[in-house]
Amino acid sequence: MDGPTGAGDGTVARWTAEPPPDAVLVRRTLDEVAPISDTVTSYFYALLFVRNPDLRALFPAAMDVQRDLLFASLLTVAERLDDGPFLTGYLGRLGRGHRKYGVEAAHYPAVGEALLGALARYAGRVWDGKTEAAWVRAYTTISQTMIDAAAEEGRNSPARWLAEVVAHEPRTPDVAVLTLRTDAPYPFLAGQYTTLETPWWPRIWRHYSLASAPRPDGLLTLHVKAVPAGWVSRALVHRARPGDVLRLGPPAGSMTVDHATDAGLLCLGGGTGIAPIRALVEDVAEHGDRRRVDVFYGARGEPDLYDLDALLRLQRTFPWLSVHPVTGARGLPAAAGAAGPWTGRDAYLSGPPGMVRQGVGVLRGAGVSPERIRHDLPAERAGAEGPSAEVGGVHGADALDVPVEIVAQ
Ligand SMILES: NC(=O)C1=CN([C@@H]2O[C@H](COP(=O)(O)OP(=O)(O)OC[C@H]3O[C@@H](n4cnc5c(N)ncnc54)[C@H](O)[C@@H]3O)[C@@H](O)[C@H]2O)C=CC1
Repeated sequence: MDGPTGAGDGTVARWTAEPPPDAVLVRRTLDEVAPISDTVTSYFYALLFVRNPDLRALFPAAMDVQRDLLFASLLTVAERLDDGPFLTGYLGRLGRGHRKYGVEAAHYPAVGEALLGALARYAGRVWDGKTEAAWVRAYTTISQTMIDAAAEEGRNSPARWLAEVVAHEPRTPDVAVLTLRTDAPYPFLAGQYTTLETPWWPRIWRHYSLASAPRPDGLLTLHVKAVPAGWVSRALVHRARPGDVLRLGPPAGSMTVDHATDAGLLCLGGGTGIAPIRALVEDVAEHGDRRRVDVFYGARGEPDLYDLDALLRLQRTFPWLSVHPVTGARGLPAAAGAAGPWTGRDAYLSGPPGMVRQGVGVLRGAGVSPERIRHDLPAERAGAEGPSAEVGGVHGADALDVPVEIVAQ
């Protein structure tokens, strides 16, 4: 088969020709090493650090998650090696994301050499001159795309910001609200998230949503829940105090309000997932819009609805806002669906992955168009068929975001 196919019903045609040889060779190498990916990535890092000891300081002390991310990211890129627009977008985001780690253009050749060294050793059965040449070309494209995107962003934006904790407010035994003051203006849109590193866990970065719209005083707010094995979240909730200084990467995420439409908003926030929803509500208020906004706020029990008072205050101020608290372990999507239909709304979901996954299905059943549903999980974790307006992820591991970005807590 050597041409595009289409269902003849307006669906997008897919090119089913054989992919170019480089993509075939790269995928074949990865198929060969997939069963021993742990061994290959360990060897890769060993080579990298033995040959370039100075690079070790860019990576976290514990490398276990890092190993999985590296291989997952290679697979993702290899799968789409013949999809230029995807690679440009994805790798560009990745290159920009690396700036905060202190990664520089000069580091990329060393990584490429270690990668090829590890593949040559463990993909021996399929490794030959042509395969090596294909990998050199692929890695050159990958690294140059990342380097270019980082350089372009570097012309206008710092790689990272220092953020002093100016208030630390415990809201439940596990949840704290932190207010931060950055050393330079932090340009973000309501609904976006930041990536942060604490002084207690160097080089461990986590994502947190910004819990208020941009404020005239420039302060930022985060909602953090301490989870049992969460080093960073436990430190932020139980240890951080005013005066402590964190580091932030640039804002990211596309779960933002579309001000070009006057469609109403339907928002589902589960647990600390309410943080970006609160920012979206403030954003609508600041634009003076009169769009209907319904917020379904779910938590396990009433004491866990730690931000309800603030939302109810907003509801008293703004007649277009309705806040619907929902308690119980899993009831949030069903409660929102039962209050539908929600035809014509822009929907926003934020919270545990299971809630988002279930919520997407429920909202589609309640009349929300799939392209109007935005959430903070990568498409593969959302598990929804069909498109979602949000790509990339807030609180999921981003397979391509190396050195390390893992589940926020
Ligand atoms: N801190 C932040 O800035 C943000 C956090 N998040 C994510 O939000 C989550 C918050 O966790 P917790 O506060 O412990 O929430 P949680 O586990 O207590 O759940 C909150 C509510 O969501 C619903 N829910 C949970 N799991 C569900 C499921 N499988 N099916 C249907 N409904 C379900 C329930 O109504 C539940 O009461 C974390 O996964 C976090 O990564 C998301 C965005 C921002």
